[in-house]
Amino acid sequence: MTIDRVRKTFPARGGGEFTALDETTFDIAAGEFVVVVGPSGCGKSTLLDLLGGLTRPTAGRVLLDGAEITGPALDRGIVFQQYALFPWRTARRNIEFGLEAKRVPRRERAGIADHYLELVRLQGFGDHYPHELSGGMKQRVAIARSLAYDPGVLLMDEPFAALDAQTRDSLQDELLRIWRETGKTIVFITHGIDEAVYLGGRVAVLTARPGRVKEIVDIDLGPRDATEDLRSTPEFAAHRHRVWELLRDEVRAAQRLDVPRPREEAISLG
Ligand SMILES: Nc1ncnc2c1ncn2[C@@H]1O[C@H](COP(=O)(O)OP(=O)(O)OP(=O)(O)O)[C@@H](O)[C@H]1O
Repeated sequence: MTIDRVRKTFPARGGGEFTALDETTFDIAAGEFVVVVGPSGCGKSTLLDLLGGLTRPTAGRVLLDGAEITGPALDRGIVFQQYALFPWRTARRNIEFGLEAKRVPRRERAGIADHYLELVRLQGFGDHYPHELSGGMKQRVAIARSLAYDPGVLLMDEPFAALDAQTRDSLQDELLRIWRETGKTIVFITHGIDEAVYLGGRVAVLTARPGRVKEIVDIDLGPRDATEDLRSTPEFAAHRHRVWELLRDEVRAAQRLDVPRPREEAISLG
């Protein structure tokens, strides 16, 4: 995927326009796991929406395999923070949803749903409705639903933010396993520095609004099975510190943006 000098503005309240992203340029290789972090409001979700084709850039281009993205399509799956499952469909029927859109025959759909229920370790829960599942299980169904129609790219907008710490840790491991097994390209947004370093092959740090890529940090933690507790290694701490440093300056800049400026008349009245 190529994000080429993308600018995105929105109409501002009270007239004029508001720039969410500006001159954002970024290449993502096929099969890569990229994590995007940045201060609140810097345009992370806007960037993901552009990759998903849910919105169009004001200027610049977003390309997938050399072709410009002009709308949503089944070559990209999206997983949001809130499960966005259909409450009236069972887990299995939620997973089959995209396959119905692709007109996959019923028997084939059932086989694919079985495969993905197993991949996210929910065998035996296919006939449960969303309200009968825990938050972590619902998010697994959402991931399975996105994977089932076999998109090359998985776009994830803070998918684990609403979960408790233990469920989040175990879903992070599940996601890494699924990524290794399926070879998908994953673009993952998070507020968590630990989560970013744990998951990402590269971590892109965005600047305060308007967002652009400040720096891309390569994460090299060696073989994952070399240690039980990767998060406690000095390498992990060093990467976490680097991302934290980059982010700290941008969070400060974002906070300055949020402080209302003194009004001109107040200054002149002195
Ligand atoms: N449809 C819209 N209309 C107007 N402004 C918008 C719209 N969507 C986003 N924005 C503004 O663009 C900026 C970037 O929003 P975005 O949601 O992409 O940020 P973010 O980095 O994902 O934030 P957070 O980390 O808090 O989730 C915000 O200031 C937001 O208010």
